[in-house]
Amino acid sequence: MYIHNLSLDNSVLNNFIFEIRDISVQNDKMRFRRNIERIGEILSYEMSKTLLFNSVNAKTPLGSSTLNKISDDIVICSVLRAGLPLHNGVLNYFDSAENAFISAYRHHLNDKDFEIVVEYIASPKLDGKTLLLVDPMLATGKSLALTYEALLSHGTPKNVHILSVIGADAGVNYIKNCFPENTHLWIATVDKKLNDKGYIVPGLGDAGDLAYGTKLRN
Ligand SMILES: O=P(O)(O)OC[C@H]1O[C@H](OP(=O)(O)OP(=O)(O)O)[C@H](O)[C@@H]1O
Ligand SMILES: O=c1cc[nH]c(=O)[nH]1
Ligand SMILES: [Mg+2]
Repeated sequence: MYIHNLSLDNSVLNNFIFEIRDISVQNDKMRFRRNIERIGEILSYEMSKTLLFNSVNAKTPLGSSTLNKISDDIVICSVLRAGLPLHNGVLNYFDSAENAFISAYRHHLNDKDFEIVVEYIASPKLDGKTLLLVDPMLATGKSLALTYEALLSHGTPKNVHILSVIGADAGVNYIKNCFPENTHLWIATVDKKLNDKGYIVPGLGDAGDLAYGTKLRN
């Protein structure tokens, strides 16, 4: 797996990461969703440099210009529900992409232990396409691993790019063995720790709750 940790270089991305983490800003839900969306746009831009391009001719009112346009067939698949604002950001840049949605939630067995339940998939055929798997939080890595496994029932993509916002070292290491070797991970930043409830530390808290409000525990 190729890992691209975008915060290793300073850029405006750092400002958006500050705002989604900091408790003085992150509780403004509209701003939180928009910041996740903006990060999706930045991840998309960086990822787009590795796509396939072919040469096309653009006719301007004054002449013509030969340039390269993306030729990959892109499917954006987000993991419900926290993946939705990130999905919007990615879709802002790949306007003609197909879209897929998959659900994954933590079913709690007791205070500490949980299993991931994947219940809902709405996806086009994936054979030969470039799959962008989109989820802002990569904690234990189990949601991403299980959603990818479930998506394979809809075909085998040519390439997989995972787009995420905050990861934990453990989750990044875990997913390395669950995806094809040529998979790329584009991630805004990676933290060192997970707590005993599987939350990223320092992380940001619960991305789904910050974007959409609290939900009853499953
Ligand atoms: O790497 P993992 O340990 O699997 O955790 C990451 C998952 O947790 C979050 O979803 P959550 O289960 O909170 O659901 P939600 O989007 O409904 O809040 C997040 O969006 C990931 O899907
Ligand atoms: O830290 C975490 C882990 C899982 N899901 C979140 O929203 N945050
Ligand atoms: Mg959540």
